[in-house]
Amino acid sequence: MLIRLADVSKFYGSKLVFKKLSLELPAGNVLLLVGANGAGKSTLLRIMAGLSRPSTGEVSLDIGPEKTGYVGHQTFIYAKLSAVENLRFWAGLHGLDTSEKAMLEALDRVGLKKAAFEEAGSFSRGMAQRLSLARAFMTRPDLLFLDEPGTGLDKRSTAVLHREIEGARERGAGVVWISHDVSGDLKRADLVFAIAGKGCGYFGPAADYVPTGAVAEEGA
Ligand SMILES: Nc1ncnc2c1ncn2[C@@H]1O[C@H](COP(=O)(O)OP(=O)(O)OP(=O)(O)O)[C@@H](O)[C@H]1O
Repeated sequence: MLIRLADVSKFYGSKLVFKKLSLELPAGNVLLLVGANGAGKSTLLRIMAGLSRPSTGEVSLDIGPEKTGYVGHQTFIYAKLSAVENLRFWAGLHGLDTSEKAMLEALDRVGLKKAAFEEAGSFSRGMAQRLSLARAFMTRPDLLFLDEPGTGLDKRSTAVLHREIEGARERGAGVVWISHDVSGDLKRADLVFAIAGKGCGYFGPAADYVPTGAVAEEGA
């Protein structure tokens, strides 16, 4: 198992988001995290990624936190640095090859080679998102957390994203993924965890998951 959650609950103040969620993710599996708007998907992902604490319950990782990667709504890109400089900074932090060739290869994989030397602050949302993805994938994490990484991506970049997710799975990494296109991405997942009614609505094989189609706001 890469990660294990046991009876994880989360309150914001006195507001309960979800209670007693338990799951396990084996290596080489892509898990789709689903639920209605406001069900707590991003909150759960942040707890799994160690960015937020559960109110009660346990999260255990079987790998070092440095072996995980996270792509969230904020891109954490340095606006004054070029795409190459952004990646080089990240690569340096992780002890990776910082040569220009390596940076250009990473940017080429997400279709950003032409913009390699432009200031990242001038990038469109989709370009910034692709730079974030290049950064997350370049460390080859064993466990990757993705919060709607496809938002703002064009068709070609979406294909790149799907290829990278598949590549991560093939090398035995785990992926926990909140997708904005659940019905389209079910076929790319091995497992589904659904948050429903502030609890677990489903946890099992993606092939057996029946989407509810519910988009109603949870609770409030
Ligand atoms: N930092 C916070 N402080 C207080 N309440 C929060 C905080 N973050 C999220 N919430 C609330 O917790 C609930 C769950 O939010 P979360 O973003 O995790 O849901 P989600 O399923 O990812 O939603 P969406 O599909 O809309 O992105 C929502 O009611 C949200 O308003």
